[in-house]
Amino acid sequence: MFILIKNARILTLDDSCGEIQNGYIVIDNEFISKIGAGTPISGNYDKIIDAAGSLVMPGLSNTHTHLGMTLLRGYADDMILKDWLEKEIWPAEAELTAEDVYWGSLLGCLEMIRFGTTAFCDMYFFMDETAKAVEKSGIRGCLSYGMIELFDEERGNAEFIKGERLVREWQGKANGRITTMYGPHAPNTCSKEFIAKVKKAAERDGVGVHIHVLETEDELNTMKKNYGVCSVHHLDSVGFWDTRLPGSDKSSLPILAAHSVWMSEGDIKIFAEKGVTVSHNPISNMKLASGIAPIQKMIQAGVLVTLGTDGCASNNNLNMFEEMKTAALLQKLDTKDPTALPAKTVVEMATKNGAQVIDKKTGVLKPGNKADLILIDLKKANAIPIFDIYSHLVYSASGSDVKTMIVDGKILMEDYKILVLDEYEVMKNAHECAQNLVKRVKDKNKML
Ligand SMILES: O=c1[nH]cnc2c1ncn2[C@@H]1O[C@H](CO)[C@@H](O)[C@H]1O
Ligand SMILES: [Zn+2]
Repeated sequence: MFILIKNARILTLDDSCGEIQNGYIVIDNEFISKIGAGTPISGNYDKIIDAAGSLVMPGLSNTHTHLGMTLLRGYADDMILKDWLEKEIWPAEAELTAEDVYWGSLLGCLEMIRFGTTAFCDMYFFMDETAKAVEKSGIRGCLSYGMIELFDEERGNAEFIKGERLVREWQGKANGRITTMYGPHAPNTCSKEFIAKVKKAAERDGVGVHIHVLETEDELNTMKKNYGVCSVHHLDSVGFWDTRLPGSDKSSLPILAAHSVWMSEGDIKIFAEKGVTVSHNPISNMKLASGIAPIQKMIQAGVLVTLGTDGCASNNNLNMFEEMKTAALLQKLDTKDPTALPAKTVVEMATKNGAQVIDKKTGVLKPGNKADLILIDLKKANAIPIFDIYSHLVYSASGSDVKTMIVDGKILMEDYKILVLDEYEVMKNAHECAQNLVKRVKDKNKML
């Protein structure tokens, strides 16, 4: 497809170009071939999108999700993380089927398209199903199988094989829209020996690693009690944060640390030195009362910080606009400094920073990059007036202002109409799967 977007206000996120008040973008198959001010010379376009009254910007990147969990939206609220996981979520997940994860993932993809998220990093089970959902929905996904070893070598071996198989079967599929990572669940659910083995496999296969780190104070205390050091230092002792291709620069293989709430100055220094990327999940951290991640300090220390929603059971949606606003407000309140985490920084976290761990050719609109972009409706009451576009995006815009989405040069939603999925079918099947799942869990509980 050869697409022209014209009459657009463009936020490129490219430092050398910035904002274009009235311009155009030419898309040639999956790539952006031209961006400029004014009107382009005519061409043989298959499709012309008139973007008058809209903002064109890179799509958002959600760097920490558990998409199959979308079916558990609102399943167990208002609990502390340990009880929430052990008493409610894990027993429900034990009843999940591949079909559940397929429809849950597709529902998640649908919601992300509606709310402007073009790419995400996921960690879950039945990942073939999530991969199929990504393939079908047209968005970009960096997938990992969540390996929960529980300090049991036999279980660890079986989990490792599943993690490895996902990487081998799906890396680079769907024209490169699907990439993979290894996903050891967390330092308090996987042994350091297991994580060291994962590091080696990631280096061998040339893929990154996605892991939960220091999400709760309970994790910090347990690690200190069991090993005398926190999770970051514990894994540093096996060189985990230094996972990279031999001879290449420190960020050659992304290590994606979700949450990273209970970080000390020393931990932050390790992340900065080793090039670890943080996925900040403020809403999940607030909802589970896990704590407030020291994002301002991490950014000042040079850590690459991205944004994620976490799963739908702890958020309870996949709306990155809510995540952006919450991230900004929470840092200001925590540091008692309203200049902390300004709007532009937050938009960068949700776009170009996230793109660094998913696909470096996305996240910024410029020729040669992939055409992953969204159109935001500015003909809305909440968009008048706009003095600063970053301020609008973080503090006033909402996910439902996203009207059009293009990923990999393909139009997934146009003028609020989803083109790639039968929206009604996805919602109906996901709803049925959720109802049946809850019924199975209830029946099982009765038998116990
Ligand atoms: O916030 C969280 N902290 C820890 N684990 C989580 C969180 N959200 C979801 N999971 C769990 O991580 C596994 C992924 O494969 C799943 O068991 C999921 O329920
Ligand atoms: Zn998580």
